[in-house]
Amino acid sequence: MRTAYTSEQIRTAEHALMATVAEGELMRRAATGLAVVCAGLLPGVYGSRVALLVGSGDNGGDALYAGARLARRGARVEAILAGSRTHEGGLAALREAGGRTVEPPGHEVVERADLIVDGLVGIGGAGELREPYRGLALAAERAPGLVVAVDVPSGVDASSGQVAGVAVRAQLTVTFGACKNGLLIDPGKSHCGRVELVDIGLGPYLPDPDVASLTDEDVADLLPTPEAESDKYRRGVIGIVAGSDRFTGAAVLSVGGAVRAGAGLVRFAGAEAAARQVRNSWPEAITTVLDGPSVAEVGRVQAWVLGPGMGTGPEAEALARAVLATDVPVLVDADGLTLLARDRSMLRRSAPTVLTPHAGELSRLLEVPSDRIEAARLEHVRRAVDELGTVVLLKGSTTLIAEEGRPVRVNATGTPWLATGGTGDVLSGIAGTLLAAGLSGYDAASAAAHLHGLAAQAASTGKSGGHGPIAAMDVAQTLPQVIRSL
Ligand SMILES: NC(=O)C1=CN([C@@H]2O[C@H](COP(=O)(O)OP(=O)(O)OC[C@H]3O[C@@H](n4cnc5c(N)ncnc54)[C@H](O)[C@@H]3O)[C@@H](O)[C@H]2O)[C@@H](O)CC1
Ligand SMILES: [K+]
Repeated sequence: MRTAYTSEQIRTAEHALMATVAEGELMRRAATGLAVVCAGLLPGVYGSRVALLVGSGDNGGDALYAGARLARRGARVEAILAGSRTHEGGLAALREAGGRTVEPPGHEVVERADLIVDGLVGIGGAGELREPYRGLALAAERAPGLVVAVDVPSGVDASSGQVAGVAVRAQLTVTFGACKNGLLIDPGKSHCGRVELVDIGLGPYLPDPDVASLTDEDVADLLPTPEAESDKYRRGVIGIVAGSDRFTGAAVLSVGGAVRAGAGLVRFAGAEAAARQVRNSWPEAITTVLDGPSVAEVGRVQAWVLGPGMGTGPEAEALARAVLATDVPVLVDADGLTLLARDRSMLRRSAPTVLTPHAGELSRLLEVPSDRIEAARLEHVRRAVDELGTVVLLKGSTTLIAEEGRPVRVNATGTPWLATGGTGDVLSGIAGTLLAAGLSGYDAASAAAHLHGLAAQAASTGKSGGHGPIAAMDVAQTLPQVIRSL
């Protein structure tokens, strides 16, 4: 499990650790780690040009001490002192090592640097970057040199990943003590480049994480493996209500996700045209053509998937009510979410419910514009859990999975090639399968997102390591291979 924390949590842990070590020791550890990483990025330290963007706080102090180390190894280090004040110890160390200081704006220094070290703000940053920081962040983005962010790219909110205005775009972020939420969640994540963690001894002082991310090993541990005495019922029977006479593809893809994720049995229920397509594509599934708003004739299932392509008319609504009235876990996706947005009282039920919206669907459920959700994903996935009382998986550039009282899980797998029609339907089938197998909604949703992303990565990667387009069905078809190699 990878873990991440808010700025507040990091500060509290740092205070506790600081009380046990000599003054300045933590900054020494941080700056040493930073200097080692920076040196490793340069073809040679001696003679290389390094620009330090130095803010008024300790983030600037880290940059100055690291710059002093590089200067002692022969780098030509120039520090742009952008803050109203400057870390005194760091400044003295840099000067003593032969580094030069420059008054802002200093853009020409940024322009000619091989390496730009962003020490404007770290976990103490709040709100939009002010001048001259903002201009320096933009100059760094235009400049040809490599950009290394100290602790957090300046302008990225460390606790949430939100970016108000401009933020530094780094190729590498060197973070201290523990990972911050903002390095894992977009838009912040997309500003970080690669993230390297420098250990400063914070581990024993860290609380329960605010955010966590499953690894392959975690997911392998969560996945059920059939035993000798398992039959299809024990492995999990999933019911899928999806598709319509007009839309049949979503049904085929959702069933495909379930079949290929290892469901013991898939029972599909829907309109005639959708059932026919499902039978043609997946003879493994048992199909029932529904002629009314009841799922009683479908047979026992251990979990339902409700929604992909089912439509939003009165018949679909009645069917959604029938599925949600059952006493087994239900995963609601796509059209099912649109129906729920019209009448949230359908969520009052005894068994667990998992919702899998993208920002647009969540926007209808919460009545918040979807661009605000995209900009503040962590805040809104939590709000959704609060207001709706379910497990919520918010899809998007970073998929988040939230449940009351647990760390928000950030999905760490996937590829931009996954942003294509029908992949969400496949995800619903995978997550529903894991729900039917007995995983909690939180675990089922997070493990499904992980597998879905891995399958997409594998499907889009060629033998020579290049990447290319995928179709949703490729994701489903690649699942067994991905599960085998976990
Ligand atoms: N506390 C510790 O024990 C350690 C802290 N370390 C470093 O210290 C950093 C935190 O230092 P600080 O608490 O001094 O805070 P920061 O250096 O992150 O930033 C605070 C300063 O930035 C200014 N500022 C905040 N938002 C701004 C904005 N939007 N535009 C312009 N200026 C803005 C504030 O007025 C304040 O002067 C960490 O990120 C890390 O780099 C490391 O040295 C490791 C040890
Ligand atoms: K920074």
